[in-house]
Amino acid sequence: MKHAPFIAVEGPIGAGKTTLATMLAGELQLPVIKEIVEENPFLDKFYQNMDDWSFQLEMFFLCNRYKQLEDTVYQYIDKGKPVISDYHIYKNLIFGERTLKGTKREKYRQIYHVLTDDLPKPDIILYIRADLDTLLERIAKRGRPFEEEIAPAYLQQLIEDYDAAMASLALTGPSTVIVTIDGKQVDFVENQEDFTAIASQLKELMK
Ligand SMILES: Nc1ncnc2c1ncn2[C@@H]1O[C@H](COP(=O)(O)OP(=O)(O)O)[C@@H](O)[C@H]1O
Ligand SMILES: Nc1nc2c(ncn2[C@H]2C[C@H](O)[C@@H](COP(=O)(O)O)O2)c(=O)[nH]1
Repeated sequence: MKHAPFIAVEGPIGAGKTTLATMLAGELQLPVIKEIVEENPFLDKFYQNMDDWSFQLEMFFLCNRYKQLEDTVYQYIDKGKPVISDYHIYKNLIFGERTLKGTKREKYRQIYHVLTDDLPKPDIILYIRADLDTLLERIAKRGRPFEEEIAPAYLQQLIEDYDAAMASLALTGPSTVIVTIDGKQVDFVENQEDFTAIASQLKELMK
């Protein structure tokens, strides 16, 4: 890779993005950018009534990620320093397309493109796939009270939306390397060899 890479870990809710990004940052001595979740004022309201709160929530995520990405560009990308993030800003579009309807969806789509089209996109995406039972188990293990409201059907739709989004990113951004990690076969938390294999593959890609 000619320049220092911008790496993103992606996957549906509870797949293990923050866990893997943190482990890899430790192993490869990289700065890590993490999603801010706990201070989000709309998430609990959203899970209680998605139709009422989706626009506020999606805009909040978009503005926060936009600011975080601007800071990441200034601190790392423009200075040629590699960095790993536990999300790709494209996830705003994945969620927005799922939770918004009608004119709000169209307006949100336009705002997303205005804000993000000229910003750098990750060079490497580590995409963690996991099935519904695994996600439900991990969300329960994490124990955030507001996530008890997450409907399995919503999660299943997101699993499918993520697969479609990664296929679309592979087509529209062929220079982005997408490494798919099959959460059924690979367990980077419980199995050290699995983690080492992912870390080694990433080191190779970063050369
Ligand atoms: N491979 C794994 N095996 C077992 N538990 C995991 C694994 N990956 C993540 N977890 C656990 O699942 C929960 C959700 O993981 P997290 O990294 O927060 O997911 P995400 O950032 O994708 O929402 C956490 O409690 C974490 O410790
Ligand atoms: N509607 C949206 N919800 C989002 C978005 N990004 C994250 N989330 C939710 C999902 C989880 O409850 C929580 C943390 O996400 P993780 O994937 O890190 O577990 O926030 C979004 O853009 N829209």
